[in-house]
Amino acid sequence: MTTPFSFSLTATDGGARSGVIDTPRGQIRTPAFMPVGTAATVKAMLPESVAATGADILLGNTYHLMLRPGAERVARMGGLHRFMNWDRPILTDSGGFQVMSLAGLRKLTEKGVTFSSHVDGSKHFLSPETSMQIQALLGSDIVMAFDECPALPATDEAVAASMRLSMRWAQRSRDAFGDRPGHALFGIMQGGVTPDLRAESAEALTGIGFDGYAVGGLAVGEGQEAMFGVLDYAPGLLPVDKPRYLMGVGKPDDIVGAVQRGIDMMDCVLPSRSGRTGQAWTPRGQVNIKNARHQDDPRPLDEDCTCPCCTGYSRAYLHHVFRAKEMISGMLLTWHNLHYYQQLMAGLRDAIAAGRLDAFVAEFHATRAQGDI
Ligand SMILES: CNc1nc2c(CC[C@H]3O[C@@H](OC)[C@@H]4OC(C)(C)O[C@@H]43)c3nc(N)[nH]c(=O)c3cc2[nH]1
Ligand SMILES: [Zn+2]
Repeated sequence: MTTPFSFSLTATDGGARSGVIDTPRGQIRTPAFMPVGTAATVKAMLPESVAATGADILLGNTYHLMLRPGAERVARMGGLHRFMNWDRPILTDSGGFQVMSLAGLRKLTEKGVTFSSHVDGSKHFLSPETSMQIQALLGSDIVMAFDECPALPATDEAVAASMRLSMRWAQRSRDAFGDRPGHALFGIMQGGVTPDLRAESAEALTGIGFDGYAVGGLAVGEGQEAMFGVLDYAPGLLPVDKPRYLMGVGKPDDIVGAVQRGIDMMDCVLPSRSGRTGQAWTPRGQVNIKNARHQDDPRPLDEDCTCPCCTGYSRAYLHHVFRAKEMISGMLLTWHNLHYYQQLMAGLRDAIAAGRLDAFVAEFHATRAQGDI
């Protein structure tokens, strides 16, 4: 008997919640940060290293994997978990967002999107039905509905039309997903930064019924103030007993603000992508390790960090291997950044459980204000 997918809230503190998502492949402690493993790998990390940072779940993607190596091939290899040697939960995005941001030559109709691959120019078609098929072939535990995320700036009419298309696609995603015990289907709220459209989207999704709800259409260049403006009311429009997933977020202070506003799950390429470029995230803010000031600095990135980068290496060494373009540079900084993000999530979870989130957030901002020493 597989564990059914379930979410239980353990504590609330203001608008914030802490909880646990139970899945057949293990528990996800919320608020959760999900490292991004776009092409079946969290870049520069072994799966066991990702697990060692404290990640309970990682992200995969329909768009990238359908193009290369192909969803059927992944299925023949035993599914994405086996293929990438990660036996914990995986959430896959549905592909629509990536088609609009990566693919060339696209044609969008009510039916779906035809596009040419950014890998080899081959022709492909994505729709709610094909996206559900691909995510089933991949075997992900949490499946995202197929949606359209409008590019900004967009007129209210364009945002409304796009949201309504996404709601029709949400119903088709639900119908095509069928009944898959132990697997979850999340709907994605759209509606830009317009309260009436966000409310219409929330009502449509709740009426269809999903195992979790994402707040989509944000972190697309609107800026933190506008994003928080939506998060001040949008999560509250969603069912209180289901996980709320804010897609594509974000910087540490975005994450803290989103958790304060009732978000339970987030994903972002930032810690891994910036790690590869020499940007380290610490409680005191960002450190660009390629800056000459680190050349003779024997101290670790962060004296209080227990990750392999900070317990084994000096800033001088990290500066050197980045300058020398050595592969270990991206490995160490990615590990540190993912470790720091998971430490931040653990701190948020503990603070909510102890009813001292405000104090935690005040300390978070005060430490960053000191800047890097
Ligand atoms: C960065 N800002 C941002 N990302 C968004 C995403 C994609 C999130 C996925 O895209 C990648 O991040 C760019 C990540 O790596 C994979 C594995 C592809 O999954 C993550 C969205 N996805 C869908 N379906 N709908 C949305 O409204 C939406 C909004 C977003 N805003
Ligand atoms: Zn560290």
